[in-house]
Amino acid sequence: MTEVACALIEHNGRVLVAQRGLHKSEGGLWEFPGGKLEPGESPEACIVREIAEELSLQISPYARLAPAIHVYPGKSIRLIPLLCRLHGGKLQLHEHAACQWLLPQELPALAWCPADVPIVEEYIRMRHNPQ
Ligand SMILES: Nc1nc2c([nH]c(=O)n2[C@@H]2O[C@H](COP(=O)(O)OP(=O)(O)OP(=O)(O)O)[C@@H](O)[C@H]2O)c(=O)[nH]1
Repeated sequence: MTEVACALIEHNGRVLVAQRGLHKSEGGLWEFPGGKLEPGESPEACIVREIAEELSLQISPYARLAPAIHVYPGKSIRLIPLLCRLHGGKLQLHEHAACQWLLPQELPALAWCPADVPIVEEYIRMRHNPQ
């Protein structure tokens, strides 16, 4: 099982979503940006590293949502979502085809990577019913 961390980066009530590069696996589908954990790496350390590499943004993760396990043809992933604050940087796309800042209610309209669907649902529930 491949462990993957993904970032829900929030800013001004919106969350950052990114479109996978067209020639990658799940190419053209939307995801929360992130990537695979390196050996011995925590999800928190992984997501800070990946978001700096992929988007030139500085973030700090502060909470985890429920992980989603998904079986793709030929691979299984455990996707670990992390809520993150944005601290700085100038957004640059080093790997993705596109990105956008969306309101929670705008998220369901996207063509998501299948593994992300339960995460999107949990996030929308959480933001509609804040503690
Ligand atoms: N970063 C990220 N990956 C996701 C999400 N949802 C999802 O199914 N994945 C999958 O998790 C894996 C993460 O891989 P990656 O982004 O680090 O690297 P990659 O494209 O080279 O992966 P690959 O070798 O499977 O093609 C991919 O198979 C990707 O499709 C998500 O929201 N964020």
